[in-house]
Amino acid sequence: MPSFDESKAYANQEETFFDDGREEELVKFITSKPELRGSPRAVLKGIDEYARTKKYLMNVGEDKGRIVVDIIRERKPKVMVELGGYCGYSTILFADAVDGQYFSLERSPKFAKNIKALVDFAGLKNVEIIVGPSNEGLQQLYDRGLKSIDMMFLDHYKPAYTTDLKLCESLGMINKGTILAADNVISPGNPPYLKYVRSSVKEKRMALTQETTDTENFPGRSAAQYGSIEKLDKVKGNPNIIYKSELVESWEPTGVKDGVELTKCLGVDEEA
Ligand SMILES: C[S@@+](CC[C@H](N)C(=O)[O-])C[C@H]1O[C@@H](n2cnc3c(N)ncnc32)[C@H](O)[C@@H]1O
Repeated sequence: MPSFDESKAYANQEETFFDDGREEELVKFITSKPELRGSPRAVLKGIDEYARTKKYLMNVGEDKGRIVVDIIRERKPKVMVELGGYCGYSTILFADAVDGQYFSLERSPKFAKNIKALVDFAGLKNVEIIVGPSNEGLQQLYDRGLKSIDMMFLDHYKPAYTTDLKLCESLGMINKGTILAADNVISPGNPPYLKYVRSSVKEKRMALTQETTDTENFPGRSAAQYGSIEKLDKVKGNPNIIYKSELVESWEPTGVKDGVELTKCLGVDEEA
């Protein structure tokens, strides 16, 4: 793994690190610079500048972002879904690389408004923002006709990574060739998700016979990060889906070690 370039480091995270007005301040900071209009790359540079020189932002950042962009360039998804859009950093970075439709699912209406402002300012036309909890957004996309997802970026409520993936599996949206990219699997970490995508079909069938809760044993404050512990649907998923999964180590934009878990669906075990 290349070493972290300290000159690019975001400001420290601190105790309160989002939803204190900084997101709206960011939108003003960017949209007051007419020279950035119409350029996704320039808008991203502007967001990075804000997070370095003013206040920390919980963006995927340049280093982990590059890992996902490289996969987009290689796999060329026609439909990509993101869970957790925040201010639109990952939305702008990835939608600009996707030659197709990009759906950004964001629970907070306030944050969704900011995503829209920055996506529009960057001039991107292939983005649709879906406001509400991710499980409802995924169901809505399915009901509207999206039966298969080519690529999905998971970067929202940490315990919901597993339940949302299982929901997509149950709806048949995960198919041979689907790629999942999950952020923050080292910092703060997501042991249940890693266990799930790294399990064999046999292990997943076995696990279905045991009772587990996806909000248990989460590192740090991550299960309560967005105010309260969310009630998650109990979805069985499809244990017969075969995954190949690997961790790509990298850095948070603050320089803290993190990684992206890249998972590819190889197909379904028809022996079930
Ligand atoms: C870490 S931030 C996403 C950062 C963004 N992907 C980026 O790199 O620019 C997580 C976002 O997920 C949203 N979120 C949390 N729980 C959610 C849920 N259940 N459904 C949809 N969005 C959720 C939060 O409001 C927050 O904006």
